[in-house]
Amino acid sequence: MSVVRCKICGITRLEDALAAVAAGADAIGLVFYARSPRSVSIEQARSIVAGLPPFVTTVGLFVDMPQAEIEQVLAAVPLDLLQFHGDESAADCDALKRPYIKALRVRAQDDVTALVDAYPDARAVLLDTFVDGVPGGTGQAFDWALVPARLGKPVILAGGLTLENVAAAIAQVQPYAVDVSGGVELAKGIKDAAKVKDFVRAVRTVEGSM
Ligand SMILES: O=C(O)c1ccccc1NCC(=O)[C@H](O)[C@H](O)COP(=O)(O)O
Repeated sequence: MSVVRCKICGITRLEDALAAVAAGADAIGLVFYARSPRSVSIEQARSIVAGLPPFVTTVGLFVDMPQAEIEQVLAAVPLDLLQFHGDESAADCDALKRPYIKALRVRAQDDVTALVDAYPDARAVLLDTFVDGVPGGTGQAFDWALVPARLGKPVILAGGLTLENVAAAIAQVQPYAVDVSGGVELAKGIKDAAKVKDFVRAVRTVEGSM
């Protein structure tokens, strides 16, 4: 079994980003969505990214943000990947000409393969829980049995992951990576360094046992 990567999402403070890196996280997520309690300003994001050591992937999250506004963020903040959480079409995502992840919120009635196939140029898909009116960061898990075994693209599993359930999630879905936000927080946007450390260790432990 290959290494399962780990992204800590919804970072709003440099100290939390550094705690994630120290714990062994591969990536951090910055939410550029004003209605989120985890939203960061361009200035905040710039100072977090500037404080990171090398070899940490920085991911910017957007929800139906106009292209010109995303370009403004990109001009100021060096992001490695974009993550689209809204109703962006493949053409919308491709228009930025940057590597991107498409977040797909899964419902029981969805054909997940068809959802994924609609984004042929996405570097990966992030499968998250569908909650009406909430584009992400719900803290709720979905039925992992809905994820087909082969999707032809790296799968990042998200939605309600915690120290307690992440090993089972990896065993069942065998994702490329896992993504967590609420499960490692003290309060929305404020990460708990001990929970982050334990979560990343749990991901690494399950890899080692398989
Ligand atoms: O975190 C938010 O508030 C948010 C708002 C709008 C779009 C995406 C958002 N977060 C995405 C994530 O943090 C994660 O990628 C994912 O949704 C998992 O979150 P959680 O269930 O809290 O672990």
